[in-house]
Amino acid sequence: MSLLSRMTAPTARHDVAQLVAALLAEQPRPRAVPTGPTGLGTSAARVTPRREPSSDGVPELYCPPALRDDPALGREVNDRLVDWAGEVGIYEGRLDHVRAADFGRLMMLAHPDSDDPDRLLAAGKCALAEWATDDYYCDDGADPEQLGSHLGPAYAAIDPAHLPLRYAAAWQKEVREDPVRVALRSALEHLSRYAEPSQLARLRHEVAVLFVAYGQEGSWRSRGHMPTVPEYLAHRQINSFLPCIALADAVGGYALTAAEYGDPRVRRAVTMAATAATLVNDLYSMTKEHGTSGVEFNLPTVIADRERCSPREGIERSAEVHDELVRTYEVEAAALALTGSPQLRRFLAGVWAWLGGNRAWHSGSPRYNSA
Ligand SMILES: CC(C)=CCC/C(C)=C(\C)COP(=O)(O)OP(=O)(O)O
Repeated sequence: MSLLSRMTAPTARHDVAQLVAALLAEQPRPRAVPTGPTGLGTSAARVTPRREPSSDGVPELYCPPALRDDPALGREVNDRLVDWAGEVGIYEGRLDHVRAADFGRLMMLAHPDSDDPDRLLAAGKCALAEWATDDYYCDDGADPEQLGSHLGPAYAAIDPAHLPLRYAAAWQKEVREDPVRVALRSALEHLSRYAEPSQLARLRHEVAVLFVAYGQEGSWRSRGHMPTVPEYLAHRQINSFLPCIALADAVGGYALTAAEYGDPRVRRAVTMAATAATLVNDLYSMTKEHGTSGVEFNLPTVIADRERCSPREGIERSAEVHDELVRTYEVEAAALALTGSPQLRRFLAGVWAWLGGNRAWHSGSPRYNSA
C-alpha cells in the first residue's frame, strides 16, 4: 500500500500516528510542518530537548519558537486594541493591565503570515472579547449561579437573536447594556470584513463550544469538584484557544474549506494543538491563579491532586502531556499536508506558528509574569 493511500485512511488515532511516524522516517521526510506560500518555513521551528526549568519554573517545552518578532507591529495592534477595549467598555478601570498584557503582541507573534495590522486587530478583538467573557463571567469573583444567564445572551451577541419587531429594539438595548456582549458583537463585525461566511460560522461554532466549557467549569467551581485528569484534558480541548487558532486562514487572507476544516483527521490534529496551546496557559498562569479563592483548575494542580504527587511532579507530567500533543500534531499535520489542498498545508503551518507565538507570548506577558 502506498504512503498516499494510507494517508486517506479513516480518522487517525495514536497507533495511526505511530504508523505515520514510522512511514515518514522511511520516506524522504516532508518538512516537519507544511510551508505556506509566504515562506513560513520550518528551519526556524527547531525544537530542543527538555532542559532544566527556566526561571519562571516552567519546564522546557517541545514547541516551535515564534516565527517572527516585529515589536513595532505588535505595539500598533496593541495600542489599537486597548483603544477599542475602552470604546466598547470592557475592563473599565483596568485598561493599564490590558495594555501591559500585550494581546497585540500575541497576535503579532501567533500570526506571522500577516503583517496587516487591521487583520491582526480583528483577531485580537475576538480573542480579547473571548477572554473578557471568561474574566467577567467565570473567573474569581464571578457568581457561578449567573453564568448560564450571562452566556446565553453573550452567544446571541455573535449569532444575533432575531426577535419579532415589537421586542427587537428592547433586545438591542439589553445587548448594549453589557460590555462583554458589546465587545463580542463588535469583534465579529470587524472580523466579517475579512472572513467568509463559512469562516464566521466556524468561529461561532468554536465560541459556542467554548461557552459550553465555561459552563462546565462553573459547575465544577460551584460544587467544589476536582475533575479527573482525563475529564480535565477533555475539558481543556473545548476550553481552549481553538477560537483563536481557527482564524489562522482569515488572518492570513485565504480560506480553508469547511470540508477540510471539518475532516476528522484535521480536527484531531488541530484540537490536539489547541489543547497543547492551552496547557501552556495552564503552566504559565499557575502563579496568577494561586492567589484566587476556591478550586484551581490547571493541569498541574489536577494531576497533583488526582495522581497524589508533588506540585513539581504535576508540572513535569503536564509538560510531558503537552509535548506528546505537540509531537502528535507535528507528525499528523505533516502527513495531512501530503494529501491536502494548498490551503490546508498553509493552515496547518499557521497552527504550528500559532503554537510558537503563543508560547513566546505566555513566557513574556506580564499577565502571567508579574512579580
Ligand atoms: C482567547 C480565548 C479563546 C480564551 C478562551 C479560553 C481561555 C480564557 C483560555 C484558554 C485561558 O485560560 P484561563 O481561563 O486559565 O485564562 P487566564 O489564565 O486567566 O489567562
